[in-house]
Amino acid sequence: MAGVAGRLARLRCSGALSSPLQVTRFPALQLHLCGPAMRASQKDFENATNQVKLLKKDPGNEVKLKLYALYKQATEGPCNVPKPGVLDFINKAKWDAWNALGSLPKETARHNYVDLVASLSASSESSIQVTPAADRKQPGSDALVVTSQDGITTITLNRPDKKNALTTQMYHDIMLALEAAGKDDSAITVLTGNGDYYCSGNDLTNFTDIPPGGVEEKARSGAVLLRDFVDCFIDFPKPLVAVVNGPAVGISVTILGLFDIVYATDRATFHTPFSHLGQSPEGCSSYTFPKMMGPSKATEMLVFGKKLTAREACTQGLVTEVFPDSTFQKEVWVRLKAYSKLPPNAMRISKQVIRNTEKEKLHAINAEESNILRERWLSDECMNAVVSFLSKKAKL
Ligand SMILES: CCCC/C=C/CC(=O)SCCNC(=O)CCNC(=O)[C@H](O)C(C)(C)COP(=O)(O)OP(=O)(O)OC[C@H]1O[C@@H](n2cnc3c(N)ncnc32)[C@H](O)[C@@H]1OP(=O)(O)O
Repeated sequence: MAGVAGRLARLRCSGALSSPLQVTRFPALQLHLCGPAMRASQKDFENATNQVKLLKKDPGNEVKLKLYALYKQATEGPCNVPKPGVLDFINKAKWDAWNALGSLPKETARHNYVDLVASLSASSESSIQVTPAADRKQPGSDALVVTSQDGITTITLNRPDKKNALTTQMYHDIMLALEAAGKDDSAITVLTGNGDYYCSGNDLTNFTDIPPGGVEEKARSGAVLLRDFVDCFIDFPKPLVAVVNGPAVGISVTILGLFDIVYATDRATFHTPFSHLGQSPEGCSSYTFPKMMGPSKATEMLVFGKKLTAREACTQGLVTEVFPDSTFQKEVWVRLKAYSKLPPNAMRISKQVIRNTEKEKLHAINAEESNILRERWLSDECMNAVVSFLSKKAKL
């Protein structure tokens, strides 16, 4: 664990790459008053440092770095600490942001910080005041878009620049969206992705947001989140369709075994590189994959990380039907619109007849997989893989 702890210390970020609250956890949080003439703007600055803790929406890494740099400049002046090593990438990103402010006067940095926080607070307020269509509670960030039309509720992963990698916030938002979709008046629910990827799986930067309880607490809460997330798919009461618009990785592949239909473009691939990442299968795939494709094909995917083409995945029973990429969207949506006109209660009851016999077993498997992963996340193998990816040394 010593090696892991050392790497985590480097990975650990007090704001630049983690939750909005952590913006406030930079070391020099206490302000030093600059004298009577500066009191008004100093007060604004103090208010702004408090306001930043209340932001409802994660402002993103770029903005967090700006906030960090302006805070340091405002409180300590120009960057005066040695440049961190290249592998200490998080502290280096923070150092770069601070150093980029050059000799910007403290007072200007303070004003810029106050302005930036004000603009973030305003956009955070306006995003929660929007009245959602069809009484739906909107997700907490733009990374998930939920729409309802023609009897279909569509949940779209919307982080195309990050290949729709799933942040912690997105897991929570997907759970809320599924809960609402399960109760709304649509007949069918669809999960899909925006951009060239369906989903690149768990966002590996989730691992850098270490809570005060340390890595053990992080692994524990991650396992609870994973179990709750997968439980929502096990329990989803009406037909659930994956419209796989591009490559799929990790948890976005494993949970496909819990969907009722999986339509894929011929550009899609299906990749579960758990051993490469020092991890183990989740999403009930340790049960659903061997059941659908036999233990040896499941082992090739889940243990050896074999990437399947859409056609191979269809042959193995993971995908229902593959469509040419050029006509994928059109063909799939025509099909789904026709299905959504079928009597919704009959569809729901038929799904439950098909799925309910396995529910209890699936919940037990999900709990077991989540527990095992909790241990894996604390392993050197896993931590090395995450560090390699985040330091841009490794890709799948
Ligand atoms: C609490 C529940 C936990 C459940 C656990 C689940 C387990 C899993 O899901 S394991 C799978 C984890 N996923 C990965 O390991 C994928 C990592 N990503 C890659 O290997 C590659 O990015 C790619 C093969 C998916 C795509 O490569 P490509 O060259 O086409 O694009 P990139 O330039 O690499 O990506 C663009 C952009 O997106 C960022 N990104 C992509 N995937 C992830 C990810 N999973 N986590 C974090 N960030 C990701 C990538 O870093 C790039 O960002 P920048 O533009 O800022 O460099």
